[in-house]
Parts: sequence; C-alpha cells; structure tokens
Amino acid sequence: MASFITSWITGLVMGTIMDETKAEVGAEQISSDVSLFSIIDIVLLALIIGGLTWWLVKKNNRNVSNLTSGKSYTIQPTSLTMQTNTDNSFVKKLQSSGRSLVVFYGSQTGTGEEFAGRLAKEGVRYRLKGMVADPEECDMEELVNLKNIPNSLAVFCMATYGEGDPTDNAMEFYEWLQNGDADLTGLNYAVFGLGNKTYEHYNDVGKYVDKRLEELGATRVFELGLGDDDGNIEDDFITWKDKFWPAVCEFYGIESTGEDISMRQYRLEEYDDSLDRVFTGEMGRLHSHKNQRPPYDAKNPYLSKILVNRELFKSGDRNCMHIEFDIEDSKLRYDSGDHLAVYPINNTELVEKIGKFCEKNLETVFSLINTDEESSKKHPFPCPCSYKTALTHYLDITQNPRTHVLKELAEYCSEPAEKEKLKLMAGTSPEGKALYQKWIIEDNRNIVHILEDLPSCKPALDHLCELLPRLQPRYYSISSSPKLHPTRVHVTAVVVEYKTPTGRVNKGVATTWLREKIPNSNEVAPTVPIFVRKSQFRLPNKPQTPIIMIGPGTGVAPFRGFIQERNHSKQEGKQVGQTILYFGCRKRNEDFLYEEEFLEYEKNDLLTLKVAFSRDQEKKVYVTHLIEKDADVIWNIFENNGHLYICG
Ligand SMILES: Cc1cc2nc3c(=O)[nH]c(=O)nc-3n(C[C@H](O)[C@H](O)[C@H](O)COP(=O)(O)O)c2cc1C
Repeated sequence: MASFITSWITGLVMGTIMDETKAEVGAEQISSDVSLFSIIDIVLLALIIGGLTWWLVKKNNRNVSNLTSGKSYTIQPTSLTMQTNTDNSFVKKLQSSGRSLVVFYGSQTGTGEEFAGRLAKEGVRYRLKGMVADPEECDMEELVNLKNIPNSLAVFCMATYGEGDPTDNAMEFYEWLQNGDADLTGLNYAVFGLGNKTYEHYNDVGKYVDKRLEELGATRVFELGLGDDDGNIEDDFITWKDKFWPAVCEFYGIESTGEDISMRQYRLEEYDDSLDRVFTGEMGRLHSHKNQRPPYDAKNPYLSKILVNRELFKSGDRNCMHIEFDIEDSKLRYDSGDHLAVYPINNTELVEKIGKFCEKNLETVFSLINTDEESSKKHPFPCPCSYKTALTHYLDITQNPRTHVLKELAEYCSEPAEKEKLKLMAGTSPEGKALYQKWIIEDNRNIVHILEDLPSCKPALDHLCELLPRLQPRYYSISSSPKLHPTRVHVTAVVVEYKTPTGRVNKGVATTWLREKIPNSNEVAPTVPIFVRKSQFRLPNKPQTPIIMIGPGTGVAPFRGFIQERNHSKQEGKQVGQTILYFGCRKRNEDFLYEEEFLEYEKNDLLTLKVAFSRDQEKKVYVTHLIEKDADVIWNIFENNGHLYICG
C-alpha cells in the first residue's frame, strides 16, 4: 500500500511535469486534468482509509530520498557540516561592499531568483544595500555571523517542488537546517515561499525554512509570504512585499529614501563584428555545440539527431508528434519514467518583430556585464552574443511579463496615455492589479503583443534583454523503454496552438519548433539540444506486482515505456503481474495514440486495455466512468499491493 500511495503521488507530480510549461498547455490537456481530479476523488477516498499508516511511515522517511532533483545524496547524522570555502563567504562580500541585506533564493525555473533580485534591488530605497545569493554557492553556516553586520537582514525566496522538496540549489542548505543545530540568535530574517496550491505539499519549503530559522533562534522581521503559482504569484509577491518593507522600516527604525530603484543591474558593451569569441546559443561552454563532450546535462546539453518525427493522430485538426532522438554516441542513459529536457528556440518572426519595435540591428554583438563585481553571476545569459541570439536562444519572449518589466517599459513610452497604462498595471492599486489581470494575464499578452499594442513604447533592447526571464528547457515524459530502445529516446507531444482573447494565435515554443524538424534521408538530420532528467516515476521492482496506469491523451506517454519494459520482462521468461491501462481520447479513429501497439500487447496477454472515447457516442465517456465501473477490480489490485499511476 505504501508503494501504491507513492505511485499515486508521483503520478500527480508527473501529471504536472507534463504541464510544466503553462503556455504550452492545450485545451485537451486541461480537460484531461479536470477529469483526473474526479478519479483522484474516487480513488483517494478508498486509499485514505487503508493506507494512512503507511502514508505516515513514508512521510517520516521523506527526508531520506529526494524526489524531484534526481540527485542522489546521503543524509549525514545530526551535525551535518557544509563545505567551508572562503570564496563562498557572503558575509565578507557584504562587508567589503557596504551592504547589509542578503536575499537567498531556492529556485528551479527562475521565479524565486527573479523575486530575490527585485528585493535586493529595492533595498537601497531603505538604506539596506542588497545582494542576491545562491545558497549553493554560499557557506550558509555563516548565517551565524550575519548579526555582526549592523542592520543586517537575510531574506529567503524559496520554491517547493515534488513532494514538498527544495530546489536543487537549496538542497544542501535545507539539509543543514534539518540536521544542524546552529545558534542563529541575532539573525534577522523573512521568508517568501513560492509554490502551487494544486500540490498537496503546498509551499512546504517556505513554511519549513520560516519555522526552522525561528526554532534555531533567529528573529522573524516579517511574516511568511506564500505565493501561489496556480493563481497570480506576481500579485502575491507584490502584496507581500508592500507590507514587508514598512515592517522592515519599523523594525530597524529607518525610513524610505523615496529613491527610484529602476537602476540597471548590468552595464552594456557593444562590439564591432571582429569579435571571434561570440556565443551562438550554447548553454555553458563556448563552441560546445561544435565540440560535443560528455557528460551531458542542463549546462552542457547533447545535440541529438532527430531520427523519426511522425504524426500520431489519424485525422482531425490537431497534431501529435512521435519523435525519436538519437543518443547512441552520447553516453546518455535513461529509465522508463524519466523526462527528456529539450532546449527550444523562439520563433524567428517574433524575434524580428522585437528588433523592429526596438529599432535595433539584431546582428549587433553585445554583452551585459554585472555592475556588482562581487556577484557570482557575471552575465544574465552567455555573453557576448548577438541580440538575435539572445532573443532566439536565451530569453523567454512568450511569457506574460511581470509587473516590474511593465514599470521599466513605461519609461520608454512617448505617448502619455500608454505610459500611464503601464504604470498603472505596475502599481499596487486595486484598479491597476485588475487591469494587469485582464490586459496581460487574461488577454494573454507577451512582450511582442505589448509593444505591438503600445506603439509609442520603444525600449532600449539591451535593457529589455536584462528584464526578460531566461528561456527554460521543456520537459517531456519519455515514452520508450531503454530495454527495447537503448540508443533512442522517444517522446510523444501534442503541438500547442490556441487563439487568445485578442484574436492572436499563440503557438507553443517547443512543439511548434519541433514540428518542423522532420528528418529527410537526403539531408543531414535535424538536431536538438537535450538532456535527461531523472524522475521517481518508476515501475515496481518486481514485474509480478500488478499495476494500473491511468493515462488519457498524451498522459499515456510514460506508460508506453512501462508496457515495453513489462513486455521485455515477459519475453525474458519472467512472470509479469496484471498490467492495466486506462486510456481516453476523443475518437477511436482520430486520436487513439499507439493503437496498433497497445492492441498487439493486449492480444499477447500482456496488457488489459480499457478505453474511453468521449466523442464516439452521444453520451460522453471518460476514463473516470470506466474506473468507477471497475471499482472491484481496482480494489483487488490494491489488496495485492499493486501500484497505481496517473499521468495527464
Ligand atoms: C514539477 C513541479 C513540481 C512542483 N511541486 C510543488 C509542490 O510540491 N508544492 C508546491 O507548493 N509547489 C510545487 N510546484 C510549484 C512551484 O514551486 C512554483 O511554480 C514556483 O513558482 C517555482 O519557482 P521557481 O521558478 O523559482 O523554480 C511544482 C512545480 C513543478 C513544475
């Protein structure tokens, strides 16, 4: 039962990973998510009764295994010591640069890091010159010495992942807090947590850090703030921040200087075209795309050849791709259930529009150089590069911009009405917040749409490049098993395209780009930068263990890998337990993914296939209906220590 619950939770996490890039979630995926929650209701009720004890056992053991990062590590006994390195002395850095505010971030996809940057920057307004710091690069034991700096304050912007786990960069700090017993008396702190309410462990890391620092003797200067990424995390942050600063002023007996903090963090250098060491889209090492060298990871992705890219839908106006990536010479390894990360590039048309609106030659090579010489982050992205490279490879130009970006854009409007509109949305008035919600979020405007709709706004392109967030890799559930396909990774992805309320067509960054990457035997195969991210979405160790997989739509992707793996075990003569797949889609003749393969496995007595076609008859049928009907079978599998997985 314990493993069953683990699988259930992991399934939920997995479902979210599939939807990680919100801008790329199609309407069909959203509707499968909604139906999944009904499944969860049904199944969970039964579960809670039988599995509570095991659940508690698991919860207590949670600290022993990290469930999101894929990193393996060992917990040390109570006096865990972190590596001390004088270069990592954030206290020295603060002292040498006359600062007293340090803002740490635990961030995976950049939101926490961005919030930390904004807080550190705003500090000058309150005579608290600030510095952003990555806990992974700091000796966090120095927190005990921070009190030696007058009016010092440590702020923590901490995101939560998986089953309430910290981000990779905050892992060591988190363990230190959990296992250490430092005396933090005299340390002044505040915490803002980043999370998502749809997760069971909502903002667990922020809550824990806030509580634990107090337990260790530190003084909370302002109450814990909680940001919900399912709602409007930007709004949560500015609402918290606007009360945070007055509380800080009261605590230290200081006043706002009223200073405008829209100063730049990076200075610009532009070069003539003779420069030879110019980044052209590499993530870390210059020329790494030309001289590929393992090991491959997020900073050194492997340029993989696309060997197959075929359409899976038989009819209809939507597209679903089956893509096979070549990993033969890469030394990359994967397990079924892992994720493939793909670094996409932005649409050329959008990139060129930005160049046009900003009236800048996109071929110009430039660098953004941190004005804070103490900072470990010298550039916001690999520099020098051309503006075209920055906008194509490194910056997210399709997200809804956050309010601080609008504030800076306002300064570049020559038309007073347009300037006021941006300022209003960037402000904290209820009217401004409502306008931001409507004009940016609901109308789904990205930076290109804003510049299009506010024609007098002509930002300096280098400033815009400083403001835009980094383009993130997209994660896809791997839909193959290495047992069957050791040299290839398969991915199953629906092409995202939808109309926004302003009548524009928004296209998913990665899927639209991948769609064009069709291998042709006469040409060199198209290549894509990839790396494998380990997951905890795993088959039970013993093939005899019965499993139920619920995977409507592209939620079936990881289960194709699981089924291939179970089939491999069967062919090796091993006994394989019941393997049940619930799959749902619109119509049998339209979007039944991998129909032939699944029917073949069913014919060979490996798979029990349960399918729901919502639009093939008058009355809608979803996987939830099938599960309800099969309650007895499912319960029987639970009683045999089966595993249940949900993905969608
Ligand atoms: C795969 C995944 C797992 C997540 N798990 C949780 C969770 O367990 N609890 C929670 O409150 N939020 C969870 N979140 C939401 C993130 O914490 C939230 O989106 C946050 O803003 C991310 O911050 P970052 O951009 O700084 O990494 C999860 C998000 C993803 C993509």
